[in-house]
Amino acid sequence: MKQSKNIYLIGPMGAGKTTIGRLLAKSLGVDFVDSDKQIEQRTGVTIPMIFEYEGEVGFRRREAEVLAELTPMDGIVMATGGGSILLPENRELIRRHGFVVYLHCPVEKQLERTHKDANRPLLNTENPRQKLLDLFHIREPIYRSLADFVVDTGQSTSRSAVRQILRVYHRTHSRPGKP
Ligand SMILES: Nc1ncnc2c1ncn2[C@@H]1O[C@H](COP(=O)(O)OP(=O)(O)O)[C@@H](O)[C@H]1O
Ligand SMILES: O=C(O)C1=C[C@@H](OP(=O)(O)O)[C@@H](O)[C@H](O)C1
Ligand SMILES: [Mg+2]
Repeated sequence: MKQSKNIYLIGPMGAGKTTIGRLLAKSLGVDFVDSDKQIEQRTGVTIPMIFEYEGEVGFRRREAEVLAELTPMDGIVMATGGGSILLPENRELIRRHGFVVYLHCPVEKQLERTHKDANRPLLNTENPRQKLLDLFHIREPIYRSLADFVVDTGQSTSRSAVRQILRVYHRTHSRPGKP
């Protein structure tokens, strides 16, 4: 049985990582960390501004720093950014230190949930649907390969997703940080 200190939520933009992560941490009574929020707090600027000034490469470097720095915290729930799994060092870290939940979500739902939000620079394009499809093809096999558990958030409410995660998590763990 894998004993993990942290819970990592992975999956594409709009799958609900931030929303479900916050609820899940509250249910467990542990700290919640949102990777994007951390980056914004540390830099004092928005995610789109980081993409504009440092490019995606700069953003990925900052994302990797946050993951590496916060992982030693015992027993947190972390909502990662959708592309955090692209760097091998992040994949290694997530696998080694966490119970990993992949929030799966169909592209149409992702679009519905993200279209009003200008805070995702990768979707600031003429054809966000095609962009999400392209990202899905590259990233979906990686999400699956890392996941201890998969939840389809396209069909379920945030609360139902949290219940499903807690059921599986409690079957295999005492609580985050307490092996
Ligand atoms: N079943 C659901 N699960 C998670 N989020 C949902 C759900 N239904 C609607 N949403 C909404 O989708 C939007 C995007 O969610 P967010 O948590 O920011 O996703 P992510 O962090 O994966 O990009 C939020 O406004 C959230 O309230
Ligand atoms: O998929 C991606 O590459 C990204 C997802 C975003 O986070 P969410 O998945 O929380 O939207 C954010 O990290 C950034 O805009 C890049
Ligand atoms: Mg998020």
